[in-house]
Amino acid sequence: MVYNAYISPLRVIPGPKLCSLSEFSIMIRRPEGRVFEWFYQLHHKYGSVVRVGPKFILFSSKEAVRQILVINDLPKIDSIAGIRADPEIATLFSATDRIFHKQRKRLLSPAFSIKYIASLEPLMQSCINVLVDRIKTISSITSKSDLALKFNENGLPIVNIHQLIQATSLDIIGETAFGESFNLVEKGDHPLPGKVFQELKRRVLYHTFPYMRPFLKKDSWTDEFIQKIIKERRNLNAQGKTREDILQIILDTRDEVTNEGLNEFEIQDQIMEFLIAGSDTSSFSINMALIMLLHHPEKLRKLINELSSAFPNGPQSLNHENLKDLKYLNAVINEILRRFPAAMGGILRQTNSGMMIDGYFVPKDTIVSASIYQVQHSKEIWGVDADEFVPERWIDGDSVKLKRNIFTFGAGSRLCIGNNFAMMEIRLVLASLLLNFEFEMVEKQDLQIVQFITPSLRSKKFDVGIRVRN
Ligand code: HEM
Repeated sequence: MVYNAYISPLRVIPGPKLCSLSEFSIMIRRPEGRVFEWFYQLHHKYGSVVRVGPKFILFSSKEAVRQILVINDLPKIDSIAGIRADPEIATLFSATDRIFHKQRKRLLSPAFSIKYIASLEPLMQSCINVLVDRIKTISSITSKSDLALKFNENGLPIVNIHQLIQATSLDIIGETAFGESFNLVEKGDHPLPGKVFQELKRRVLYHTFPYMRPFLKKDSWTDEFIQKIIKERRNLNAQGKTREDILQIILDTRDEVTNEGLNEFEIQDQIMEFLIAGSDTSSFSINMALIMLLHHPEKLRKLINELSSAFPNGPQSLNHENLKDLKYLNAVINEILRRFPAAMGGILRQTNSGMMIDGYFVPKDTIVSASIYQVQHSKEIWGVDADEFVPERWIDGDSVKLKRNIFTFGAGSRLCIGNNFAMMEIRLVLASLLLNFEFEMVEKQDLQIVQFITPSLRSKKFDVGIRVRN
């Protein structure tokens, strides 16, 4: 403690005094899911470099963020091993070893190439069609005798669109990665999301509080669920049949050099990782887009005009090939990704040698956080309206240049492998919803964001009045 507070080279970095002694201040804020908000306040108070733990520093200048993520391409923090299914066995997301990570990424990349992702469009569309049908069924109910439904002052049924979008993202990952939709939108009661959340929580507690380990028994439900899907696919393959999806690519993939594939445990673990990394992140972006558009009706109108002109034959003719180059749609999505990055609290790395970052000497094995939210809201970079929702900046400005200051999908060798997948999903879901339905805001809702690994609304709710668009 004395070393950390008075001798360590980090002692000269500004920050609350208590933070130089322990990470207690972070730990007590974790259960609320609002650590990121405290980090923002600290940057505001202490500037672009802040010490938040004895060996934990936040950096928010764009140069430091680029240095951490791209130029030095620093490794992930050692303690990430604690959230693996087996701390000894790494996955793509949790790998700390550079060579292992490179090999695994090379192995999985074919499942995420632009060409391959494009072939998943019919599978994504089938899940989105279920969503549209479900909302149409709800919106056709006009009788107030349906006690399960509430209606707004214009008589429109109110739906929790947040929950439906989250369910759709999970169904999409199920359909594309696992080979079968979980039918959450239709049924709403599949045990998988709850079991996955429970397992994640178990891993975090197991890692953070070693004395609780005897009480933190693993529930084998998710393992058995995924094993069953793999077994069924292998049986199908044995009959000479195959299915075009990510699971098939993961089963078939072979390392170019060693010709080895993944073993059963690795396949299972990797599929689980895609489920976690790929569902709440995309659905959060779609939800935030809807929330922002409903708060800015003139921008919503602009987007609907663009979509209606691009698809004069209505929503049935929607396709990604024609969607992907729509200027205003992309501007809206870019602006959402800028304003609401999934890694709200920053992207963590660990120094692998002593180095200078933003004018400070940072010793080996220090946790350094790239505060991407601050870069993406910097008034110097984005202007006085940095905190506003202004899709137009992506049309009026040089969007290629602006994108250099966006780190929502990470950067460097750890860039999100699912970014093309996510972009296609966000475009398709958003465009389908807007072309099929009209939404009316319900006033006075709790729209506070929380982050427990992935971000979401604290209330898990965004209620809207809904009507089919004519
Ligand atoms: C809007 C949606 C998404 C956002 C904002 C997002 C964000 C990110 C970020 C910031 C990272 C880097 C984390 C780090 O460097 O520590 C990352 C990595 C990753 N993401 Fe995504 N993600 C999204 C969607 C997806 C989807 C759809 C999938 C898979 C289907 C996915 C799978 C992964 C994986 C496997 C990694 C680890 C890559 C590596 O370490 O090489 N993500 N994501």
